[in-house]
Amino acid sequence: PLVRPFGEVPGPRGKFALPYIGTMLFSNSIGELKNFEFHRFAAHVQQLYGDFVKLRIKDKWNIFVFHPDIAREIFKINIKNPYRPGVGVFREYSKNRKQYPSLANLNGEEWAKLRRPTQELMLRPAAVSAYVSILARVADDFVELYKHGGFVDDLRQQLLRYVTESTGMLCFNKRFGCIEGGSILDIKYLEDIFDATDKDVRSFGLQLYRLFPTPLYRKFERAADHLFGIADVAIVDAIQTLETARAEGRLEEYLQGPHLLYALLSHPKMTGEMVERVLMDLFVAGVESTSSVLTFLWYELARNPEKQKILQQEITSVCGNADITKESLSEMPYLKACIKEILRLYPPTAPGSFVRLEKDAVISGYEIPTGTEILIFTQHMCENEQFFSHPDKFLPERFLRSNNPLTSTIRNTHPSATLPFGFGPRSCIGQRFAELEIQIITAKFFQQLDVSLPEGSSGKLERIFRIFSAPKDKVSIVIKRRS
Ligand code: HEM
Repeated sequence: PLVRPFGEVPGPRGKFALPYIGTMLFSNSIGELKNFEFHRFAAHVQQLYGDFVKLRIKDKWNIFVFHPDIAREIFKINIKNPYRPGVGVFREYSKNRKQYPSLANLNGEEWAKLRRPTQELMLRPAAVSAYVSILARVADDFVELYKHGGFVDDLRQQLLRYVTESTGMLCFNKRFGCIEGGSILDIKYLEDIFDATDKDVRSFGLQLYRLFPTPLYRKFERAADHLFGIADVAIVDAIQTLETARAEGRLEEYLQGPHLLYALLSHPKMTGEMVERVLMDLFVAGVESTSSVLTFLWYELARNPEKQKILQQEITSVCGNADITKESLSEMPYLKACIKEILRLYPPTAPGSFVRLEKDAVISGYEIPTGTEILIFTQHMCENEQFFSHPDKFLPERFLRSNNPLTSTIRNTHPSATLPFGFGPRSCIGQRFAELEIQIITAKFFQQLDVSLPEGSSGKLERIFRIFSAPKDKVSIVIKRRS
């Protein structure tokens, strides 16, 4: 087939394609720069130029992709060391504190050196499913708080406690007491880290903190110092435990349990400072994302009582009032479909995935040169009627493997249109853990309790588009014992 040159890829031309100012002029010309919102801007670009568009951002060429078939072509390109621009404020902090750089800020061999050993432990199903009973105990404590029902004013804040406590068990093998409150691990500092990181990413490279400690940097530094202080203590404790176990000939016992911390510390290719860094990366990356996804999920279950009922019937038929286990979770397809559907209805990363080409490639019939940066707008695909009928509705049935007539009319036919965890070698390292965390608390909670919305609330939630999308306003729910 005919391969067309890069110059022919549709997109703004002339002055609108100049380095640095081109996209700004273009954006002004379509009246989108006021309250600039990237997803609205992108929707405009798609309307004007179609599903495969070329744009200048700063001095680089970017390609915007809006169709899952083109996304599928891109997934097939072998990218060995996927490049990510990283987060400046993290980089500055690691430099000032003379720490090992974070996973998100590393590229090439340096990134692979930290990623490989961690991935072996984080993406192996058996390693993660060993956490089921640990997470089930954390979930029990959370459910206990609501066993008589009640009103939750700010659901995300409450779920953040469960997620922080669970992630604390993953990273530090320690219960911090976040659910009961009064923990030494202050959740406020995690929020400060997300907030500072988000503002930094939005500042389009204006990194004033490299010149002097700006308020944003100071906020980040205070929060990171607090969290690293906690990590330091946990790691010193773990080293001590391992040494004692080794001296007593019980080392194997520790390494067989679901103990990421011990396994990393004993890994021949990891140093203590690498372990500390990667655990902090997991901690910071895992909490914001998972708590927002859970909030969206429970809100939609409250808004769609008939779906909530189907889920509850599934949970009860699989395990009655008994504990949730690895085996029982494997028999809950509706629960998994609800999670997939929530990740479609509220795509966690806007706009979607990012690729920088390591070699020239042919995509969508055009020659695309090395170094081109490609943005795959899965958010737009997930919200597009062309790929999902009734895109604004919460319809978990789309993701069921079933032949019932409803499923076949709304079925998800485009697996590449929803990529909540990214794809390829740099996809989310915490995917399996996140899924397990969400499954366990949801199964445990709805096993015993019903949720509904307070009077007056309805409609799909509005989002703010941070690094991970989050509900724009507080989400409240009413909890009752299951009848
Ligand atoms: C539902 C919750 C979550 C979602 C939707 C999510 C999504 C993502 C996405 C889209 C990426 C970027 C992939 C890319 O750059 O192409 C990512 C990266 C990452 N995620 Fe997650 N994530 C979630 C939970 C977690 C959890 C629980 C952890 C840790 C326990 C975690 C740790 C990380 C780390 C460390 C990276 C960076 C990986 C690297 O650069 O090599 N995430 N995540």
